[in-house]
Amino acid sequence: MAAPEGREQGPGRDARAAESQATIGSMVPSPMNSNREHGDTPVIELRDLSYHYPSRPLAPSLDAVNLRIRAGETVALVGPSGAGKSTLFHLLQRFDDPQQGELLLWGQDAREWSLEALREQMAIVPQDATVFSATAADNIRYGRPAASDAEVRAAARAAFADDFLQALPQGYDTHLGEHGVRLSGGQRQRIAIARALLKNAPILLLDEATSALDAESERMVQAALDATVAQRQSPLSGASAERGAGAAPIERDAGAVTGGAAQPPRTTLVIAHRLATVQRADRILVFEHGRVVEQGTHESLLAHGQLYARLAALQFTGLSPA
Ligand SMILES: Nc1ncnc2c1ncn2[C@@H]1O[C@H](COP(=O)(O)OP(=O)(O)OP(=O)(O)O)[C@@H](O)[C@H]1O
Repeated sequence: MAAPEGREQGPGRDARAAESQATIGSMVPSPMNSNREHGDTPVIELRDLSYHYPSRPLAPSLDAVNLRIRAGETVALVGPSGAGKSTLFHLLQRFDDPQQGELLLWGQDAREWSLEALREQMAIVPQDATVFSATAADNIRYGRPAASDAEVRAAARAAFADDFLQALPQGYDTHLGEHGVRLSGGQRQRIAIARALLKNAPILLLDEATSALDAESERMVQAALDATVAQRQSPLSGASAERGAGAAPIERDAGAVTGGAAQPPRTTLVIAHRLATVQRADRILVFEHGRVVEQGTHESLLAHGQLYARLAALQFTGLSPA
């Protein structure tokens, strides 16, 4: 089973109990089949969902949230610190289950999915990416163990990691991690992006780094994230025209990265800190105190003149669009 990278490892007690009763993987609807059968079924749906962490029973981190995210949407999550953005990622990966309401994936309650099948549908790029004690190639291949060397290289190129990996003492065979070469934060994040691109899952969860990266790394990570967000569909699915202007590097390599398999449109959720990301998003959800208090595009939310407009003035000042 793919071990997702997150703040906590493993499901909570409720999630484990649910998993033991869960539908077996083969009975779980595949995203492609579900979309075909139920054209407008949201990929992700929250119905009156409330959640508190076990240690804080009186403080809901998500409070009666209703949300529908369609296949192929790119949705930016913004809001003050502690507003509940990461908690949504926590529940999507089923580290725990909500105490009230429902979380549905392709119309099916998340509790009915096997953990393995559910996590197969998601690729995660966390803020603080993990590098395993393994070769650089195997660190990327972790995203899809059956991937060929050429696919690993293509993913690395798309994530702007190829140059620095080639420059390592043994190139892609260089051992990384605890007993190997240590990478910078920006390099680690590009490895995580390459891993996620290689996995090419229908749902992509990105947490943009807030920590300071050196200028070159920052530029590379931003370019890699932009390419990732822009890669909405595999080239084989015939929607290349929908991809954004920043898609060029990934378009060049996407066929090799995906192994040529046709994929459903990718749905991307990104905890956003950059102006370029929110401008590119189809929809921005503004979180405050565990609720979605505003949603819309960058322009519509600025015009609304409420929390988003205040956050934008503070958070995005000085950052220029890609
Ligand atoms: N592991 C945890 N145990 C207990 N409470 C938590 C835990 N993680 C988050 N919280 C609390 O849940 C609330 C929502 O936090 P969350 O991390 O989802 O916010 P966020 O919007 O992602 O903030 P940030 O932008 O700072 O990451 C906060 O009150 C936070 O203190």
